[in-house]
Amino acid sequence: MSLLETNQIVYSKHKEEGWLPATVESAQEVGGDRSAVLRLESGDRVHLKGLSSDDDKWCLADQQSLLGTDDMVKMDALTEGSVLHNLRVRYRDYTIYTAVGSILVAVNPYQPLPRLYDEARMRVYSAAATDATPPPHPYHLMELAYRGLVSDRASQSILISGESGAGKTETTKYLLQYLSVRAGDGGSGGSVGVAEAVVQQNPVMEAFANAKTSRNNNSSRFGKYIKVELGGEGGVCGGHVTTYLLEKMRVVQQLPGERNYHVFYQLCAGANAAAREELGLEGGAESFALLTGGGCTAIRGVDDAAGYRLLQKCLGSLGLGEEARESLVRVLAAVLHLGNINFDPLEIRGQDAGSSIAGGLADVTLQHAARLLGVPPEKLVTSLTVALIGNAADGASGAGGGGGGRNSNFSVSVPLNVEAARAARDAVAKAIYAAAFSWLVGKLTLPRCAVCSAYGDSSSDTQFIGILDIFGFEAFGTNSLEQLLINYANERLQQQFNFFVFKLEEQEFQAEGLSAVYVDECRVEWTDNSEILSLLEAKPMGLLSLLNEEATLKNGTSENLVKRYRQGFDGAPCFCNRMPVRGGATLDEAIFGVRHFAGEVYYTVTGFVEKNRDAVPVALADLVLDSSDRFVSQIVLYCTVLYCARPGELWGTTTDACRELLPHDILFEFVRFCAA
Ligand SMILES: Nc1ncnc2c1ncn2[C@@H]1O[C@H](COP(=O)(O)OP(=O)(O)OP(=O)(O)O)[C@@H](O)[C@H]1O
Repeated sequence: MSLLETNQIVYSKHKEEGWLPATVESAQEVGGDRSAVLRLESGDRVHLKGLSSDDDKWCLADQQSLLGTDDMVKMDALTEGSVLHNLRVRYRDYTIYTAVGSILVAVNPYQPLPRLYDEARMRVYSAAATDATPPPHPYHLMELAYRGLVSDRASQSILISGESGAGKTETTKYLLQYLSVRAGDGGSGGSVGVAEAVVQQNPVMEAFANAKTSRNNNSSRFGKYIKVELGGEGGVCGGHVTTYLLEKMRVVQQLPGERNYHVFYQLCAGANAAAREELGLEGGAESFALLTGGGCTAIRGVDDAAGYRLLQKCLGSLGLGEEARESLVRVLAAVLHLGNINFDPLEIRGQDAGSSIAGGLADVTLQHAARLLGVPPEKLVTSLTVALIGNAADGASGAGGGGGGRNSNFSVSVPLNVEAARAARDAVAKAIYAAAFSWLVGKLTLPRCAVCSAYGDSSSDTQFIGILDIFGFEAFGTNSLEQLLINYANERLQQQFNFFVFKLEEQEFQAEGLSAVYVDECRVEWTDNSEILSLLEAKPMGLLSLLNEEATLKNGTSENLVKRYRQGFDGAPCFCNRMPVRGGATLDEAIFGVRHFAGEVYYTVTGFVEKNRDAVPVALADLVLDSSDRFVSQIVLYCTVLYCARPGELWGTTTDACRELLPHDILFEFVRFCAA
């Protein structure tokens, strides 16, 4: 039998279009050498030579995919060409949602689509008969989750996955919007409902934790897991939002074309004249080093001043009083001024003697930073330019106290050179911002159901619907530790997906004597990513373990780390040790690659160890804890700086935070959702 048959419809690989339908015009086999001529719809011909059965130049075309089917489980030939062409055909009519059984695939339209998310559309899904299959839509997904919860009294989770800019956060909003209406979540006594409150939190969360990246003007730089708790009658009774892994580095560094967090630009554009004067913002966003690193302060079509007004309104309606809001913006302005502090090298009698603040004690930006942080300027100067080393510097600040009061045994003051002083400045700016964000998230906590609060989530009377919206897989021109952790999280999610969609199925098939998973007699191919995960998380010899270990070594460096990677993983199937060649030039020694499930990514190891330590110099941590501004000391005490001031506990924080990303209850509920 010939490999291809004349007049057969197949998909032909295309450089720009991915896959295009084509008719086999002729196919032949001469002396074991197979060739074919395919005719595309445009009339162009593709000549294929030396064909084999696992050829990547063509693939089988499913008949239904040629016209577009709403559920790809119905396809006989579930090939890459069929899947992609099916999505393309539907997208031509702006049909952006397609089902694959209980999975919903969304194609980002990058434009508002009329009547796709209105109340009439909601009614279609809430009124649909149990055995009906209405068009694929996030509302349908939520309806299934809701019905599953009500009928089985079982919690449900929806996992949203996709690369940066794919539309995860937008989809989360539609899911919540539907649940809010469906579960009659109207709140009580004039208060907003839980799902509605989550929607109202969005502008706040987005202002503080979203930013313009090269992929997405409003990219979430954190992960969130939203739990909406429902009582016996299926009505919303509480909720909870957990956030993960805010990208702190962005506060002090942005890639070309990217911005810092929206809130800074909103504040600069939206604060009134009196506030601008009080906060020292008269020069606007352009006057701050932390806001201009990416060379971009405005986003076309985005009104930052309007964003600021909306933010203030949302903060107010979520219960944050005027005083708290003012304190919050003072902290933001303080971070901006901290970022403008510069250092000069200091020499005493021709000898390197550390660094000094450019402009000295009278420097306006130093004065602003000190005033807004509620610390004496001269102490800020000392803490930025001198490090304390010794027992006293290694201990933690007294918990619950306002800092100070250390039981010092001994400490030595070491002057910091310009580079180290900049690092100290950046560390405290990041820590203060992260502390403000964590504090804010804590403040925005939703009303919790009394039963869930009292008994955790194990109560049999109350179930929840969980929505996990995390950062998508990332592969930029330059990738750092943030990308490695984000991609690690996505590998873990992919593993869950593989396990419950394919592996369990495969075990069942094997028990029945079949060697692979088949859908309607069509063999389903899938790639197991456990080797990649083992490369990342194996103990003691995984990429993350070695990173944690290197960070605990006094002389640990990122240069040393990459050497250990190269030696330790040479020849490992998912590790790229070779120098990849791009445009003829070999890449830097500091780069290593990982073959992720979604593709190969090269990481620049520079700064890995420092980022993982994430240490704030003790003197600076103490200083802000001692702030005369109650709000500053409160938020700092609340979380990050206090935590960061304990080197022994700190190491490994970043990776541990990532590991926490998938607490068991999410996985457990995701399993149940997939299995249902
Ligand atoms: N269903 C949709 N309809 C219209 N526009 C959409 C839709 N989904 C996404 N978009 C557009 O795409 C942009 C990016 O979407 P979104 O922020 O949800 O991506 P994401 O996957 O969450 O990205 P990241 O991982 O970077 O946070 C949105 O700002 C919006 O303009």
